[in-house]
Amino acid sequence: MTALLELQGLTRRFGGLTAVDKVSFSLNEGEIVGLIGSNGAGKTTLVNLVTGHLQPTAGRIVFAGHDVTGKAPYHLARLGLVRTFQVVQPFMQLTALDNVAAVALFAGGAADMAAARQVAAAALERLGIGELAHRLPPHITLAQRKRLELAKALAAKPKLLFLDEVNAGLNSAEIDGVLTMIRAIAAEGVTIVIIEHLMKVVRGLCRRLVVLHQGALLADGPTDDVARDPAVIQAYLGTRGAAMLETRPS
Ligand SMILES: Nc1ncnc2c1ncn2[C@@H]1O[C@H](COP(=O)(O)OP(=O)(O)OP(=O)(O)O)[C@@H](O)[C@H]1O
Repeated sequence: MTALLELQGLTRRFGGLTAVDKVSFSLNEGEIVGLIGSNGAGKTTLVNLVTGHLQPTAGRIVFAGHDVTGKAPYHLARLGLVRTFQVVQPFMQLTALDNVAAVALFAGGAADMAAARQVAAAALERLGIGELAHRLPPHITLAQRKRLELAKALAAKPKLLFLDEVNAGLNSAEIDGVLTMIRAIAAEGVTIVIIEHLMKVVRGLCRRLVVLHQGALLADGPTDDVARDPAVIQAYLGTRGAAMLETRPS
């Protein structure tokens, strides 16, 4: 099977700091993969590189068989490589509908604004926030804004979607709602990479985990195996935490 995405030795340095260090892995169509790692591990930088928001210092990104290294975000979005942002930043002066329509127009291939608004209305309905279409973002709750962010991602017609901490700041019921939406998006054949700190979310969604530690790939494999990997536990909790886990009575 040809990989949908292939990263080859992807590297990004900021001055003396190597934020992403020779990372190589591939994603197959239809996977839901968790990208995890402690704070500062390089997750967001990796997503920024793959989606064109940062230029790599070295390495190659191959998407659907094409070398897309260094391409601009709008170019990649049109190919179907789409992301959400950790801090959601809608256009505050545009209604929810027009926030989504703007994406449909510029990234989703909609022919004109009328067509873009149709796509946007369908995406809002799909995410269960159809009634918010004419509301401005300042009058929308955080949980609804997260759904708005997912609606924008859908309007770009993604093939591969990176979700950057879409559950941050949500309560348990709101998280369950977002998880249902993510499963529904995946069921339509969209490949998903989810950056997430909550193990409940990762375990509930992902069969495969990719772990970064200090910029480098630490582990890549089935979720249960990776979650039990002592090196992963140590990277998350530090030596003392890992030792405590090892000595805990079973
Ligand atoms: N624009 C930048 N300039 C300088 N250093 C940066 C820049 N962006 C990220 N870094 C550094 O690169 C490293 C990786 O950061 P990154 O945000 O990718 O980690 P992360 O795994 O997403 O962390 P978190 O879980 O806290 O969001 C960190 O040490 C960070 O301080």
